[in-house]
Amino acid sequence: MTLSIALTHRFADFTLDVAFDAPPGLTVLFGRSGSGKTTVVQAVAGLLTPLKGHIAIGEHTLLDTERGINLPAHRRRAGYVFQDARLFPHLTVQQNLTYARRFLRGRTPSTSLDEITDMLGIAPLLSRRPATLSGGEKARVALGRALLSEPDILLADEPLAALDAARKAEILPYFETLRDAGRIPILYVSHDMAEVARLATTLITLDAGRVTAQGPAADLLSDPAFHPAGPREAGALIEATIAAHESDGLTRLDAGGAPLFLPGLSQAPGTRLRLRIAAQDVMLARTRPTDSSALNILAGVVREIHQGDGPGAIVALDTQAGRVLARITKRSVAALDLAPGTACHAIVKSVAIAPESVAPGLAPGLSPGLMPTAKPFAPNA
Ligand SMILES: Nc1ncnc2c1ncn2[C@@H]1O[C@H](COP(=O)(O)OP(=O)(O)OP(=O)(O)O)[C@@H](O)[C@H]1O
Repeated sequence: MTLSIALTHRFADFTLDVAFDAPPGLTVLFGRSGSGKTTVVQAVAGLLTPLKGHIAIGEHTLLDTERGINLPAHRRRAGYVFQDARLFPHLTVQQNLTYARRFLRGRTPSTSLDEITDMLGIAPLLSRRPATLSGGEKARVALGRALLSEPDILLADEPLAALDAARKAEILPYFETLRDAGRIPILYVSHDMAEVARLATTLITLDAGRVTAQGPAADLLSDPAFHPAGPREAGALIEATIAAHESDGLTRLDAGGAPLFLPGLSQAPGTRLRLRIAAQDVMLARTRPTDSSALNILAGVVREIHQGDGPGAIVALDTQAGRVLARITKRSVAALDLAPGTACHAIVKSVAIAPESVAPGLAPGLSPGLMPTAKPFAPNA
């Protein structure tokens, strides 16, 4: 099912005017502080009534201001996960979780408490109170509570923003599992590009209350002119499969037939991965270097060059492994005489691809299915 949103709203100093679809999978709403992300999510949840708008999940209309339809929040079947977990402090974890069941309102649950607690690894916490939980544990309980209400859509408003990198890495796999189960659309607010690269199937960027870009995340991220968080954050996604773990500790990947070497990963050969290669970690050379320390050299053809306002440029190169972006200087563009159609090589150091840039590959077609148990995905150090 697709979540369709068209909204107009006004605060004293701010106007929101957006229209976009969140198809099955995980849609990230990305934008700087004050761009209107939370306002959109609150309107979907029914916590804010916009001046004008239409919101539907498939054929199920939640809001249609022209027709006078405005379902109250408790009838919208939206699971909501906030940045601060917002658990009831006086209830145990189990009581916090079972509280969510009251939102079923007579519907027969399709997932059991055991399934959800197993999936999120929170069964050992059931008798604890929120004050005794770590931030990551609280986040998992909050996610479990949202899922136990059997929502038609999951709304996550910067659910990891309060967590440190280690706790984030602990929670991300659960969102990946939910995304790949494909049961419900997930609308996920973030202003962190690494999170976008790992999680998003669809990306919507907001600026000053307007949609500035929308589309499949992999397509937008491979566009050299698209870097809403600045050129330092540009980087394309490529799909690869683990081919072998080699005796010197490196893992060899197969990326569209091209070999890629990374510091040892823990997953078995055959595992599909989604890698983000940061544009600033890619060098370009017209001839294939034979005496360079970098292990990853991808032959390709320049597709597009985006000249920035400053001295930098982002070059999009189509390689056998997929689209790669390189952030280089305009001076280097001129020195190498680069133009669309020029053959050249992308050079990427193995160690430049950070563990947090390596994620499990997307499930094919994001087909609906039972929620598999999440296996936290931890590349070796
Ligand atoms: N109740 C309100 N009354 C007046 N202005 C508001 C209200 N709620 C939000 N705003 C304004 O609307 C704009 C968008 O706010 P919103 O919280 O949606 O942004 P955001 O993108 O989620 O930001 P952040 O990333 O900081 O959470 C901001 O300028 C904010 O000050």
